[in-house]
Amino acid sequence: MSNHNHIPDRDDDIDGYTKIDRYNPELIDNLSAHYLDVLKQIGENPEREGLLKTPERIAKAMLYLTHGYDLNAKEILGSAMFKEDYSQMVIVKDIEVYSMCEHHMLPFFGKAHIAYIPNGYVVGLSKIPRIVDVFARRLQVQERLTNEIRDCIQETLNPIGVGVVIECRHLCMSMRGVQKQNSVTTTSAFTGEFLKEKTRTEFLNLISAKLS
Ligand SMILES: Nc1nc2c(ncn2[C@@H]2O[C@H](COP(=O)(O)OP(=O)(O)OP(=O)(O)O)[C@@H](O)[C@H]2O)c(=O)[nH]1
Ligand SMILES: [Zn+2]
Repeated sequence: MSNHNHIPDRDDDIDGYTKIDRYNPELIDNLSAHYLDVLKQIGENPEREGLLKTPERIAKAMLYLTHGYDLNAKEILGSAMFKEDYSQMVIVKDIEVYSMCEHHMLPFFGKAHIAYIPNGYVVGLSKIPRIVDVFARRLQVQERLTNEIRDCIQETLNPIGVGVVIECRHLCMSMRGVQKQNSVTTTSAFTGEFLKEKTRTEFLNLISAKLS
């Protein structure tokens, strides 16, 4: 498949970048067998009607939720770089993030705000949310997710600077464990010009500004 604009609407649907191997039937069968066992071990009856297809559904969902392992962020970003004489800050904000913490395999989710200052090249705007997904759709900690996005943009586009801010709620902190329902974790990572206070302040002001 080569339609890069296609958004998968099912777990086993393949977008233009995901390797078809990820959803191969043998892997789905293997994973399903493990999840069948998990259902038994947690005290469920996998034979009851509502659970008959559940092991396979979980297998497909997990493969989807971790499909970032099959994607190459630098390749995606590098596939849409355009020479352009624009030297102000470019910001893509409020990008939805869905990831899973590597400690509990529970979701964390929220928003990413990403900026860069071009150095002769701009990148196709959609590629920025795409690389967020490449790194988010795997087992993560929020700090590493933030740094990986920053490094990918810096190393591929070579801009004058990159700024990344991510704000997320972690289900492992709300539905279990410390059970704090409203805490939000903010992480940030910067390079180049964004290490200077003036640029960083402009970025932070622009991402907190509301569209009227
Ligand atoms: N730094 C960081 N920590 C995370 C992230 N996601 C989850 N954690 C934390 O990982 C830690 C794992 O700590 P442990 O003490 O080994 O695990 P636990 O016994 O389940 O801890 P509690 O969650 O406090 O019940 C917890 O403090 C989680 O809040 C993340 O993205 N970044
Ligand atoms: Zn966790």
